[in-house]
Amino acid sequence: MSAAAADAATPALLSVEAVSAGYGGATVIDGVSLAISQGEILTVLGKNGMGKTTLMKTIMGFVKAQAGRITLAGEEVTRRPPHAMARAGVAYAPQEFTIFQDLTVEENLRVGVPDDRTFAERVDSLADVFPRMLERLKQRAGTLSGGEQKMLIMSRAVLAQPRLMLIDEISEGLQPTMIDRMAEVLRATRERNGTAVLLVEQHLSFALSVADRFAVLKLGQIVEQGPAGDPGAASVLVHHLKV
Ligand SMILES: Nc1ncnc2c1ncn2[C@@H]1O[C@H](COP(=O)(O)OP(=O)(O)OP(=O)(O)O)[C@@H](O)[C@H]1O
Repeated sequence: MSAAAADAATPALLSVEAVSAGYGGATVIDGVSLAISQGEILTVLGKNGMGKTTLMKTIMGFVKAQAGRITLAGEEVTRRPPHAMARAGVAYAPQEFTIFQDLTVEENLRVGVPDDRTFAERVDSLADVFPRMLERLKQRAGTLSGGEQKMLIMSRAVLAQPRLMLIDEISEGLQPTMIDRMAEVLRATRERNGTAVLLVEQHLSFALSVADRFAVLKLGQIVEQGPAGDPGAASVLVHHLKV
């Protein structure tokens, strides 16, 4: 079999085919199609309110698709509930702060792994990623700074060693040094575990620095796609993201 034929025979890790979804009777994302291969980072960019979060919530099962089909490694997962998506190896880092404020850092991290043994095996891997989390395992999560809370959200997703991470605007409100750190973590996680990433962003330079490909979502539809390394990508994207 030629390499091209082998590629065609291997299903994408995530495939979103003509998916529409929204709230009540309203459609917010309208016939969206995209695919992500194992270990690939795709960034979906778009201005506020274009449907980026709705797309992620539809993949994760928080919002039920009105039409279309979603597959994970060739298996249909359309309208599967979020816990089933998590068990299938999809980790979701939402835009909102979703940590348990009254629990410790360690207790928050344990939520992301199936059992104590797995936690014990994996926790030290955070030393390469976010060593500060290891120093603060016993600290109450609510006392962390905003940037540290985002680190905790990412650490929890990384510890799950997912096949696919859905990450919603992780760079929002972060200092530039922390944004660089997030980029390193995403690259390292992909290298180490072959994790694929769907990265929803408005921060253009961060998104292009980590992604292999980009897609632009405008009023619920994909209007542009391409390789993130294309010399013209940034100017095309600035055009779509300008207010
Ligand atoms: N729970 C909801 N109920 C009703 N409408 C909603 C709900 N959540 C989002 N919307 C609407 O869906 C549209 C798309 O919102 P969405 O959050 O998906 O966009 P976004 O591109 O992620 O924007 P942002 O960057 O501001 O998060 C908006 O018009 C928004 O008002």
